[in-house]
Amino acid sequence: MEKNKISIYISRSKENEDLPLPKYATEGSSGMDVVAAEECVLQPGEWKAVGTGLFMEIPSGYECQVRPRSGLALRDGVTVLNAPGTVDSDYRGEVKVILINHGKQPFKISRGDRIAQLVFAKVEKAELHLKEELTATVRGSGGFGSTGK
Ligand SMILES: O=c1ccn([C@H]2C[C@H](O)[C@@H](COP(=O)(O)OP(=O)(O)OP(=O)(O)O)O2)c(=O)[nH]1
Ligand SMILES: [Mg+2]
Repeated sequence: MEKNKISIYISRSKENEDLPLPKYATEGSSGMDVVAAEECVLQPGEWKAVGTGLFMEIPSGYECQVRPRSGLALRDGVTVLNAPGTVDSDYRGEVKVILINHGKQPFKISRGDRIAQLVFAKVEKAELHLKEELTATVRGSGGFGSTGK
């Protein structure tokens, strides 16, 4: 266990023991690249939840964000449909990556391909309090481009 690092317990089934575990590509990487545990082809416009073969035990107060890899997005138009995907700390099912092909060509995913990155992050919990009148601000209800281009 390293200092300044949270411990995440993971498990995987026997048939996926050959796959590399998610890892940081460089020392300064925010996300661990995660690989596909299955093979598939995404036709243009098609999306699919691609299995990673991984199950996680994330400490309470943390989450895992499933984020796209920019290389796939730029080169192939393939991204994470629900980015950033959320893996809750109490989820014990298989972590999946919902990939969509926005490109013009079919996109082949092979087992072991790095398809997304996992970013572990602290989560703040909030408590809601109903209130009749909210404080006034200069912005008020202006939004969605109200300040110009
Ligand atoms: O990219 C993702 C998003 C979600 N999940 C898993 C873990 C997460 O804890 C669970 C539920 O995800 P989310 O809350 O985003 O989906 P939901 O549609 O609200 O489903 P639920 O009603 O199960 O919470 O699905 C993934 O494996 N990958
Ligand atoms: Mg949910």
